[in-house]
This record gives sequence, structure tokens and C-alpha cells, in this order.
Amino acid sequence: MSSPYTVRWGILATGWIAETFTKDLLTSPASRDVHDVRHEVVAVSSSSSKERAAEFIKKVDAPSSVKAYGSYHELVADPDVDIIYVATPHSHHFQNAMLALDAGKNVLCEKSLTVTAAQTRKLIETARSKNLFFMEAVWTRYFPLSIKVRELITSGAIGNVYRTIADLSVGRDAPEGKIDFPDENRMVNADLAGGALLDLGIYALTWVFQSLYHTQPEAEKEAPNVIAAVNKYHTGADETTSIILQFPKHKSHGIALTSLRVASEPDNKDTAGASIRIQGGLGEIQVVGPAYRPRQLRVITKESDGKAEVIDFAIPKDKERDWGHGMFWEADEAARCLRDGQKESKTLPWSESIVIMEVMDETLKQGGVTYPELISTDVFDPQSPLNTGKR
Ligand SMILES: NC(=O)C1=CN([C@@H]2O[C@H](COP(=O)(O)OP(=O)(O)OC[C@H]3O[C@@H](n4cnc5c(N)ncnc54)[C@H](OP(=O)(O)O)[C@@H]3O)[C@@H](O)[C@H]2O)C=CC1
Ligand SMILES: O=C1OC[C@@H](O)[C@H](O)[C@H]1O
Repeated sequence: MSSPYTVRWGILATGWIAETFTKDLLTSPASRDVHDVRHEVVAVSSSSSKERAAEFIKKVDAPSSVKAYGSYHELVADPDVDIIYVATPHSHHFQNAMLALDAGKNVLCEKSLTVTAAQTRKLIETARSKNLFFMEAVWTRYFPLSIKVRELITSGAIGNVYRTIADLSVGRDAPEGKIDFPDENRMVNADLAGGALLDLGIYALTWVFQSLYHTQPEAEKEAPNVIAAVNKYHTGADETTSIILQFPKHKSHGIALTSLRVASEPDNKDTAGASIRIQGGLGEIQVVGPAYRPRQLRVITKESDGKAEVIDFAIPKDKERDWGHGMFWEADEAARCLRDGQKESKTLPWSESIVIMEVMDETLKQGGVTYPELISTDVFDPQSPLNTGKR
């Protein structure tokens, strides 16, 4: 057997998801039965300080040879790095990903990809013109569970899919009209592109798009019509957003729901039922668990006479590191694309990221949500405070 293809990662930012993703990178691919690619963490950067980057390296139990940088600029200039993982708040994604692409680096960028569709288009044009790999890090798409759902749909297991209802909501309602996040927190802070839609609604949209758009033959794909209802929080960010997406040629509807007030899984178990229902003429696929990390499917067809076939999907752990979150599958996809010279992932192509961002743009427009110029401009500025960390 030939030796696995190795990808050398640079981690941009040191928050919660950077930690989770890096720990996944450090797991052994064999623990998920992957043998063709592997990952090396080469450098970590923090806009706060070099010390913070060094602490992060210790915290995730990475090798002591990993370089610590006190600025994003140093990271993107490192010749040992093949690909940068952008793990800042969404407000920063456009400027940070541009910084990396401009320096000639491939990029895996956290969701939601950007604040506006124009920013997404600019990033994609830049990646295309520089012949670089660029991918939106919607990790759920790379789960074996998602692959199975797409296979079930394209094989006709539930007939034509006419409707998908998908919800990702977290119940953080608090007394006196408040939401249980401090106003400065990225979940509600408009300066950090806060709000339910960009943080959580993207997953509800992911399920609508996986089931009603991605699975359509290329020539038949159509951008949906959008009708949205949005409630705003006092910070200006959206707190509850409901979207109806109509795909007229396919006669299908997607209902994407998200809220910071109510919960899609109120007891964090699965007793509330499936938060995603993909409904076809011959049956239904129910996806159980939070929309970002589901672990069970129930397939109910007319043929099975209403009896559900239950399929469980465990998320493998590296026993030695006692860790496995499920983000490694998207990292494996990025590695295979780099190995094969592909500039975009077929599982989430650039064109689809653009249409999804356009739906979010339209939703925010209908709801009257606007974000500050600093974070919504599509003009790249290497010296933007979003790149230098001067807060
Ligand atoms: N795929 C998934 O499951 C998840 C994805 N996400 C996405 O990841 C991104 C980051 O989320 P998360 O890790 O929870 O956020 P955190 O607040 O935990 O971390 C964000 C990091 O970004 C850097 N940063 C730079 N400027 C700022 C600023 N002005 N305010 C705050 N942080 C700043 C900081 O790192 P430093 O100081 O080192 O530069 C900080 O630690 C978001 O876009 C979110 O949507 C989040 C959670 C789950
Ligand atoms: O991507 C995410 O998934 C998990 C949520 O808790 C988090 O807010 C969001 O950013």
C-alpha cells in the first residue's frame, strides 16, 4: 500500500472550534478507517498573542515542534503550511480568508462562509484566479450519515422529494426579553455578525440544500425563491428566523428554522423527535440529533408499511487520544482535494456556497438585518483590524 498523502495545516485563531478541529486533526486517521490521507498541524496563530498560540498548542496536546505565531500575517507567510483553517467569528472570515489566499495559501473556512454573498463571490474569484483550493467548512456534509442520506435520495428510496423541514435552534430565552448570551458574545453581537441565521440557520439550510438542491442533476439545479420572517434582538442581530424556500421547477419546498429563543432538542436527548424531515412521495427520511452533528436516521417508506428502519452512525474516537468529534471527515475531504489537484469540493461546490449565501442575504434583507461596513465590505484590506487583531 502506498504511504498516505500528508497535508500540513496552519490554524488561524485559537477559540473553541479551532481547538475542536485541531484535536480532530491530531487523531489517527486509522481510527476512522482512513488510510489514504493524514494531517500534520504545523503552526497555530493567535491575533491576541504568541503566548496564547503557545498555550493552545499545549492544550490540544500537539507536538512541541508546532510553531506559535502572534499574528495571522505570520501564519499565512509560513512556507511549511499547505492549507489554512480559518476559525475566527464569521465577521472576520472574508478578510482572513482573503489574507490567506492572497499569500498563496489554500483555505478551509468555517461557516457561515461570509457575512454577504458578494464576499463569498470575491473569495471564490480569488481562489479561482490564484488556482487555490477553497472550501466552506460545513463539516456535517462529510459525515457518513449525510452521504447515506444523499444516496437514499438519489436512489429514489423515498421517491421525489417534495419537502424538507429542518430546524436548528438553541433555547437561550431569558427573563425580561433577554437572550442568555452577553451582548458582546459573537452569538448576538452585530459587530461579529451575530444572530441565529448565520450561526445556526446555516445548518437548517444545509439540510434543505442537501436534499432539494445538491441531489438534483447539475442541469436541473435552480436557485430558490425565498420568503422569510425574522425577529430581531435589541443588538440588531436576528433571534428567530424562519425561511420558506420554493424550488418552482421541482415543485418542492424547504422550511428552514432557527432560533435563539426555543430549542430544537429541548432536553438534549432525542425525545422531541427528528429535527429534520425529508419528505418524498414514497416515504420520509428523518434525521435525529442536532442538525450539525446528527447520529441517527429513520427511514419510513410506504413499502415498509410505516415501520421505521433505524440506522445509527457512531462518531469514531481515537482511543489513544480519547477524542473524536467528527470534523476530521471534512479535513480528509480537503486533503483528498489537495492530493488530487481539485480546487473545490464536489460535496459542497463553490456554486452551491454562493446560492446558500444568496438565500441568507435575501433573508436578512427581508428581515431588515444589516451589519457594519467593516465586516460586510467586499474590499480586501490586509491591514483591516479583522486581520491585525487591533480590536
Ligand atoms: N463547525 C462547527 O461545529 C462550529 C463552527 N463554528 C464557527 O467557528 C467560528 C468561530 O467560532 P468559535 O470558535 O465558537 O468562537 P470563539 O469566540 O471561541 O473563537 C473565535 C476566535 O477568533 C479570534 N478572534 C479574532 N478577533 C476576534 C474578535 N474580535 N472577537 C472574538 N474572537 C476573535 C480569537 O482567536 P485569537 O485571539 O487567537 O486570534 C478567538 O479565540 C464561527 O464562525 C462559528 O460559526 C463555531 C462553533 C462550532
Ligand atoms: O457551528 C455551530 O455548531 C454548534 C453550535 O453550538 C455553535 O453555536 C455553532 O457555531
